[in-house]
Amino acid sequence: MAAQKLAQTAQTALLYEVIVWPKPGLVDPVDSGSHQDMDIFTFMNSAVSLLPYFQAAGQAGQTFAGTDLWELFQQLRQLGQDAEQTMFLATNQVNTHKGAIFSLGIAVGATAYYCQQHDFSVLGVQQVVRNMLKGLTKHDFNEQTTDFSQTLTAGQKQYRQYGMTGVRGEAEAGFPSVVQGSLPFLRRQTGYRQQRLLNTLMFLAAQTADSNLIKRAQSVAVLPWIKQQVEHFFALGGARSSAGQDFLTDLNQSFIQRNLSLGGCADLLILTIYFALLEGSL
Ligand SMILES: CC(C)(COP(=O)(O)OP(=O)(O)OC[C@H]1O[C@@H](n2cnc3c(N)ncnc32)[C@H](O)[C@@H]1O)[C@@H](O)C(=O)NCCC(=O)NCCS
Ligand SMILES: Nc1ncnc2c1ncn2[C@@H]1O[C@H](COP(=O)(O)OP(=O)(O)OP(=O)(O)O)[C@@H](O)[C@H]1O
Repeated sequence: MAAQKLAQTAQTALLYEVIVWPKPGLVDPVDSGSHQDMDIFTFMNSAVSLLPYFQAAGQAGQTFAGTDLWELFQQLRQLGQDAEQTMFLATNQVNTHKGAIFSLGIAVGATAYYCQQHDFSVLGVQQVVRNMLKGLTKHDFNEQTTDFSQTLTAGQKQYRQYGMTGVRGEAEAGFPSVVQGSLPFLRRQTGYRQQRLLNTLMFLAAQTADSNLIKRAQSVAVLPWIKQQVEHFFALGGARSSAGQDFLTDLNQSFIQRNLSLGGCADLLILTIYFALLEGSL
């Protein structure tokens, strides 16, 4: 599949995700959730700035001719680090899409590589991601090579404290929360796209050890709590019911009061949208 088409699909996924409302704690068109330093316009600036990055990630995958896919990942990671700078320039130094740059860049690169020889298939792309990222968590969390005198990121801290592998573990496993989880879930949803995507976000919230949520809650006890909230939401009928909509509006307020957010789940929703658009199920 052409790099241009993959890049446009990735960018569309960023824009679809941010327009979904009401998302607990996250930026949406109505409020900035628990993020005072950004709003929907910041996200639009960020999404617009990232198109050349996704094109470059697609081109890297489309032209990669080596045998060791770890080398392709090294290329993608360098492009991703440059894209982070592009994002910070576009957003006045606010982190809007750091996790999405990483996860979606990998997905675009892997899709383009897979489509050198095959028609698009989500499971085929997942296998490429797994082959490409073998050993990623071991590599990144290596005690010998990590400089612990530097400030640690939330992901690094949580690995040391709880052994949780966060976005790296999810990526290395080929994004199973999406490919075996939220994507099949989204395919089964009915109703407006807003409702289907809100339900999918909440599905992800119950499944994910989101390092952004844990960091802000300062405790892993937030994970069983959010799972209960999700169960309650679906028991009320989910986003297609007015009780479910009211529940989400209240949950957004309680997220804002506690300064909680679901940044990692938002990224996984973006990835779900990307695959759904490519396979034509959204
Ligand atoms: C791996 C990335 C995302 C950086 O991770 P970092 O440790 O800085 O952040 P952290 O782990 O706290 O999370 C980053 C983001 O991932 C997303 N996220 C959180 N949890 C999850 C999850 N379970 N699944 C998917 N995404 C998640 C969120 O958006 C979060 O903000 C990426 O930015 C990167 O590779 N940066 C360069 C780092 C680098 O070069 N390392 C070299 C080491 S040798
Ligand atoms: N609508 C949204 N879509 C995607 N991500 C969102 C949205 N709203 C908020 N975020 C996420 O919130 C995160 C920023 O939250 P926060 O300021 O807590 O993180 P940070 O300290 O900059 O970095 P880290 O995520 O590494 O902890 C970003 O990763 C951003 O992805």
